[in-house]
Amino acid sequence: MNILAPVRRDRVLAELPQCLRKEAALHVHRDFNPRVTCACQEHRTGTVGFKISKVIVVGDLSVGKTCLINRFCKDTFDKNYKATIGVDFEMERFEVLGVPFSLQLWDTAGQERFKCIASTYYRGAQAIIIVFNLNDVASLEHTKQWLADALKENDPSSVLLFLVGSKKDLSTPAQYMLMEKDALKVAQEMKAEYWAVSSLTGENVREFFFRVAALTFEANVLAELEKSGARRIGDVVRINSDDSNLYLTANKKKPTCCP
Ligand SMILES: Nc1nc2c(ncn2[C@@H]2O[C@H](COP(=O)(O)OP(=O)(O)OP(=O)(O)O)[C@@H](O)[C@H]2O)c(=O)[nH]1
Ligand SMILES: [Mg+2]
Repeated sequence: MNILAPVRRDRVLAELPQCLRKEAALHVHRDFNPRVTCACQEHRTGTVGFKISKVIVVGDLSVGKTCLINRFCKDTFDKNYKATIGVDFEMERFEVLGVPFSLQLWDTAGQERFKCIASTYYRGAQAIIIVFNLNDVASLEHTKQWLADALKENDPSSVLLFLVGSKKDLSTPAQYMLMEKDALKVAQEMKAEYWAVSSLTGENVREFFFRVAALTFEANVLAELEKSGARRIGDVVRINSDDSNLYLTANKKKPTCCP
């Protein structure tokens, strides 16, 4: 029984979504890593299509974490503030290069009194989204602490980081430019990819989550390829007592596009 909802047509990614600013991007390649494209074409993505990748969203109270997730997952916006108590999560299913891929988006509480509950859910994240309010410089300053706390529970070498400025609709272009300068600096220090969004207007929200899905997918496939080492992912080991060689790989075809 498939307990997961089918992939929506508007969650299909055939190309790599581009970064917002080249100065603070996880990478600036135009296309998916060729090894990843090739593995997808040859159905050699191992367990990636069955796995659910955990993404945690952290940041000060009221910066707009819940609104950001709700804009993307439900296409709704609530102008009234309702604090998240502890944590909440949403599932999003994508299809990337023909492979099903699921993200579990964990919306955590920014309020100090709920922080200890929320932090128990940080573990096992493949991506960390640190949100700040583009109109509140203190919330940008606090992002380093949010990152440090989240990294205590995760492997800094394998987790993908995103620094997201929220409520872009509330700043004038001049105010925005000033804030962006500081935010790009922080993102570079953190080795995070920078984004600026508005959940009220929807500006960049879809682009941002598509980029998170694409880069998390790419990292997952590369990790699978790495793990498989010499043995090719997707090959079936067949054991047949009649064969003199007990270990035969089912797919003997030479790769068509891999180097
Ligand atoms: N104008 C504007 N307001 C926003 C935007 N995003 C969120 N808000 C408002 O900011 C307030 C807080 O938003 P939430 O999404 O609940 O904030 P949060 O970060 O989840 O807060 P906690 O759960 O307490 O950590 C609400 O009143 C939202 O309507 C935005 O893009 N533009
Ligand atoms: Mg919230």
